[in-house]
Parts: sequence; C-alpha cells; structure tokens
Amino acid sequence: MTNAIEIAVSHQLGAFALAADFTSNGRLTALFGRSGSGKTSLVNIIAGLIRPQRGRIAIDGQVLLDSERGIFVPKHKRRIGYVFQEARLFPHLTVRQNLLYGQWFAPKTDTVGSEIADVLDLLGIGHLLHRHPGRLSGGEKQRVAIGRALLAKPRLLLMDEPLASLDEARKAEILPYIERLRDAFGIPIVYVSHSVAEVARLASNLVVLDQGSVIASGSTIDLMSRPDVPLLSAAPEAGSVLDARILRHEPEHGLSVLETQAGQVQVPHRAQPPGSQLRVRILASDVLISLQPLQGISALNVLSGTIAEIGARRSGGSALEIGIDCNGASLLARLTSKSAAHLGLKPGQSVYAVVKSVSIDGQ
Ligand SMILES: Nc1ncnc2c1ncn2[C@@H]1O[C@H](COP(=O)(O)OP(=O)(O)OP(=O)(O)O)[C@@H](O)[C@H]1O
Repeated sequence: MTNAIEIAVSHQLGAFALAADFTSNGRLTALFGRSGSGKTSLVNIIAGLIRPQRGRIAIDGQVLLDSERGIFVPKHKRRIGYVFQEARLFPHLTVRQNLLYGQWFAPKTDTVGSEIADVLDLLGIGHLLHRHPGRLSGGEKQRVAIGRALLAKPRLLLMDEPLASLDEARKAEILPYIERLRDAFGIPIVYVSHSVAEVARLASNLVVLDQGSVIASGSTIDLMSRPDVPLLSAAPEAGSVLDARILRHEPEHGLSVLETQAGQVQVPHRAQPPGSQLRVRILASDVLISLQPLQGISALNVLSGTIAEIGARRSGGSALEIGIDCNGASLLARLTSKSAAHLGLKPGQSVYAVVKSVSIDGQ
C-alpha cells in the first residue's frame, strides 16, 4: 500500500541544515518540534515555495518532487491547500467571495455545488457569508480560511500553527471543527504545532523534528507514551493517548465506564451512548505507581501492567518518565527519580498504575 505522504528531502538554509525523512498514512500528521526546528521550512518545501537541493515528495502516489529525475511540480500545480497562523483573507471581499476565490483553483472537471454546502456546514460559517473579514472574530476568520483552502479541492492540506494567534477560548472553539475536518474529509492534513496537548488531541500521526532532523515518527498513541522522546515526554503536559469505548453509564454516581486496551477506566459522565468511541488522555503527572494491589484508596482507576521502559533523569531535574505496558497499551508515568530508586523499579517488573484523572479529547 502506498503511503499518503512520502517525504525525504534535504536542504541547506544558511547555517541551518534540514534533512527530513518520513512517511505517513494518517489522516492528520503533526509536525512537532520547538521553535527553529525546521517545521515551517519543511511545510514550505512540501508546498513548493522552497525547492530543496535534494529529495523526493509524493502525495497519494503523485510525485511532486524528485531531484534525481529532475521533477519539480510548481506550487500552483501541486493542489496543496495552505492555512497559515493568520487567516490572510482578502479584506475587501465578503466571506462568500473569499470562499469562491478558493473554488476558482479547483480542478474544472469536478462537480462543486453541494461541496460548498458541505464546507459551510462542516465549518459552521454559513451565516457569515455576507460579512467582510474585518467583522469576524479570529476563530471565524480561521474557519473561513480553512473553507477557502478546502474549496480549492486540495490533495493535501497544510496547516501551519493555525491556532497560534488565537486566545484559549477561540482555540477551544475551533478544535472541534478541525476534528470534523480530519474525520469527515478524505484529505490528508499536515499540521504544524509545538503544543503537546494540541497534537495529542488532533494528530493520528506524529513527526518529531529537532534541529532540522526527524528524531521520531509514528502513530501518536505510540509516540506519546515513549519515555525516550524527551521533546514529548519531558513536556509538562506529557501523557498517553488511548482509544476508548463507552461501556456503560453509572448515573447514580455521575460516571461513565470506558473500556480501553489498558483496562476499564471511569470518567465523569459522558453524554454519548454506550458503544461510542472516544480518545482519552492520561497525563504522566496523574499516574502513580504501586508495587502492591491497592485497597482503601480513593482513586477509581487502577490498571495492572509491567514496567516497559525507564527514561533518563533530565539534567538539573528530579523527575523521570516510566513507560508501563498495560495489556499491550502503553501508559506514561512521571515519578521523581528518588521514588523510582526507592521502589527499585526495573523493566519487566509487575506494577499497578493508579490513575488520578482521565481527560477526554474531543466531543
Ligand atoms: N531563508 C533562510 N535563510 C537562512 N536560514 C533560514 C532561512 N529560513 C529559515 N532559516 C532558519 O532555519 C531554521 C528553521 O526555521 P523554521 O522557520 O523552519 O523553524 P520552525 O520550526 O518553523 O520555527 P517556529 O516554530 O519558530 O516557526 C531557523 O534556524 C531559521 O533561522
């Protein structure tokens, strides 16, 4: 099976060397890394705004760049949608005209009509059509910018920190739209972010960039629970991501019981019916480790497992992260290195993970 996204490029930008190599079949692939790690440069290379010295790029099997074969598809022929930090709408055009501008670039053979309705519905912008961008909130502007990119019928959507210029309330407002976009449209998305919480919630796949190189790539669920990728595991909001299904509700306690591969977990009541799929996130700092089965403890969620991997203590810090294999699912726990030494933790050892709280990603 061909990967939706195949990238292997190298390019020198002044003193900065970018050498990125990864493939992804995910719906939303996040490029994650700190400032200056090369995320925007890589996105510009994918978009065709920078021609790299060497490499190959293929999207859904379509080769856009192959330096060995002398192939370089120019940016206007790549059919790649680009959403930036700021919406960059045309201020003198209405929302409707801005959206139609995007459609102008769509392949002429495609039927449109119902697509506009789908995009308006997906992004909740139907009531804004006659407004000018100056009268939209930051979140509304970004939704229109996403709509404009979608109506050009791209084969790939690039989103470069689309939430970075929004405050927390606007971010929370737009996240569900990006989830719907990821789940409802068949367009692969490459999403740049340096927020662990954002990629944990949105990304199916992760590519971790550091100083111009890919230091890890794979499924978000796998990477988020690895103690050996410090860019992720050492972040304050580090934590594991698990797929879950609602098993039943316990209205008398205001709880819902979820089934995950790691075992059952209980969370505050959810509105969705039993059987619904969810994604849960367990922060590493919310997991305690016990060597004995526990009794008389207030925490509702205790999962049994074995120590898979013990991360290194960071220089100048007292904490380290531990990967726990719970029935094939991975959980990340953050302990002080003193506690880990005190418990004598070793790979393969049986332990109980006490989970203080579980958060639910998405609606
Ligand atoms: N045209 C250029 N000439 C020389 N150096 C450049 C050029 N463009 C980018 N760089 C350097 O390349 C490095 C990567 O920059 P890039 O913008 O890709 O990083 P980033 O991960 O997107 O950062 P941020 O999260 O801050 O946007 C930086 O050190 C930057 O200074």
